[in-house]
Amino acid sequence: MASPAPFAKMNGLGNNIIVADMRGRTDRVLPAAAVALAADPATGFDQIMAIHDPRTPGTDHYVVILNSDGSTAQACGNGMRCVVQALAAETGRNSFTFETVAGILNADQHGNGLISVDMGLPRFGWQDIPLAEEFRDTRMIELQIGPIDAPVLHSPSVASMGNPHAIFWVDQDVWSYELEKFGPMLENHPIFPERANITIAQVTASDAMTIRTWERGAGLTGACGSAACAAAVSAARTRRTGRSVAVTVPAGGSLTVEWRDNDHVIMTGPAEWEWSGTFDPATGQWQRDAEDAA
Ligand SMILES: N[C@H](CCC[C@H](N)C(=O)O)C(=O)O
Repeated sequence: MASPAPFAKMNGLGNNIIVADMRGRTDRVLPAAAVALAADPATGFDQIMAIHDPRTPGTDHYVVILNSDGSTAQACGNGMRCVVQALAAETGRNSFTFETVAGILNADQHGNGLISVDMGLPRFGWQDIPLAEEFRDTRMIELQIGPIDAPVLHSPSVASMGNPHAIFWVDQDVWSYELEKFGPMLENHPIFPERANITIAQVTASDAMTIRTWERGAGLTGACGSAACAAAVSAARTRRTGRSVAVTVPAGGSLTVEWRDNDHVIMTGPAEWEWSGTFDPATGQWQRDAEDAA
């Protein structure tokens, strides 16, 4: 059995996150451990953010992101805020540079406790997302759900925030759509060779929208930061909103997404610590710390 690693159960606006402290170790959180932790109601999570020692000079940490099905994700905005909150509480620092499989990013905790993550540059090319084939528009007119002459969902915007996203624009309340039914079909549609995060979005003002997301590898979640960013940039790009948008997420509350003139997407929101423990990164066997156990 591997030696236990500390973890914190946290959430980013209702996105259930485990922050695992893998610093000073050479092992990884194995997919089997993620699946075991996800299956246990006490530790059920959407993403594990594993903090490793830095790989590149000038960065503070290398962060590996795992979904609840054990797959790896390139980006997780809400999880990054949790990582910042945990490290800020430990070190008193409020500014960090991380490396993920998708690249290097900066994040800051503000005086009011909110955290901003620079999610980098969005990409819209079909190979970047990736899609299985080229598409002509800013939307994928080929993809629809429901009857051909009266589709329930159709013509999504597609974008990469490091990870693949499709955003379906809807006029009605986002809760009136059966995302739990359509989500798995769309996530695994052959047009998405690496699967995709599926979002339905209702624009409610030139600076506001409400979203629900079916996450690749995690299913319905209380919030998805990278989806909020993908939806915000896609809305601005198609002139549905301006470049600064408050995105309301299913768990309630909202993220602020700002698409700056330098093309960087800055996402700002809260992160919350719940409890801490230790776990075996190979098996997922875990124990809650005594100090805060009930
Ligand atoms: N919850 C995350 C997204 C996880 C991404 C993941 N589901 C994938 O791309 O596979 C967020 O806040 O951005």
